[in-house]
Amino acid sequence: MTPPQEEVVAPAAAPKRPVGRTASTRPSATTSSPAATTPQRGDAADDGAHPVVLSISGLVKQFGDTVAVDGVDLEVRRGSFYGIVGPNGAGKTTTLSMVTGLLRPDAGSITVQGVDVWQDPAEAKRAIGVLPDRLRLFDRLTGSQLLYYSGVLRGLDPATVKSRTADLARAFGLDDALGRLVSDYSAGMTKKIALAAALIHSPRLLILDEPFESVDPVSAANVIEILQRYVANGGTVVLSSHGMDFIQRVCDHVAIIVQGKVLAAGSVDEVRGTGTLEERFVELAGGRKSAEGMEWLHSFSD
Ligand SMILES: Nc1ncnc2c1ncn2[C@@H]1O[C@H](COP(=O)(O)OP(=O)(O)OP(=O)(O)O)[C@@H](O)[C@H]1O
Repeated sequence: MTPPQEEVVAPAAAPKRPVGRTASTRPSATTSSPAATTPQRGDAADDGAHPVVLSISGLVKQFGDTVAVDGVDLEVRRGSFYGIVGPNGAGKTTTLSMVTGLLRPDAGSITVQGVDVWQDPAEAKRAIGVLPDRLRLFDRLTGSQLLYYSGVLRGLDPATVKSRTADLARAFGLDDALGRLVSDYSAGMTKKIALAAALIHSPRLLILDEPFESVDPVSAANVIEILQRYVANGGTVVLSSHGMDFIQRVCDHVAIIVQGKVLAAGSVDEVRGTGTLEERFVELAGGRKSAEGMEWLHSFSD
């Protein structure tokens, strides 16, 4: 992917209010392809216990001749663990970059808790914690300095930042690394410190682009448990991933994006139907490619 073009930093944190987990997220009722046969849940749009936290409508983004995002509609309700999947180049990162205010859409609208991300970015971003795909961190800071900066920038007082930093470092297994420069971290450690920075202000909505890439299985399990508890207490997670097993196991809702369009969206069970999510994904993404014509690879250069 290509790095986002525009960046804005949110100034303050939203208070956390514990609310029970829902199974009633209603993603886009209309999808932008004939392949969108997935039934949608019929829960009311004004479900008071689980209001819509994120609403995406008619989102479009084009880069030259490439239509990266082609009319995406999605709704995510409070307490959802929402997975976004799609083949390489499908438009996931472009969509999430527009949702988080990092990339300006060509058309469409995005609201977070009813606030338009592009009309009132500062207000919308108070509610969002972001793990961007291409990490742009201040990596000449130590881990501890980065978390301090992230927390104070979000309006937390230093004592709160200090205590949350200790909690996050313990949870992510970064205690021993906090005093080292982030530029010296491994890929997985960098991902984890960036995730910690996204969490520190206890946002209402977490947008995580491929959060488990390069993260070891034990750390991933810890992070998943943290996210599950966050969701169980009223937080909302939207993440992109290529891990179908993970999405099927952990997420309650999923959208499959192919060539910039949502081809299926709904609860994981609705989308996968009678097969696995991976089978549904392969079906919608156009099936496997043939390895024929690659015989030269077995000729070996020596
Ligand atoms: N800044 C940019 N300039 C030109 N083309 C871009 C830019 N950003 C993304 N694209 C193109 O838009 C399309 C969607 O890219 P995007 O990064 O959103 O896909 P993705 O679903 O996140 O892919 P992956 O799973 O590989 O990360 C691709 O064709 C990509 O080349």
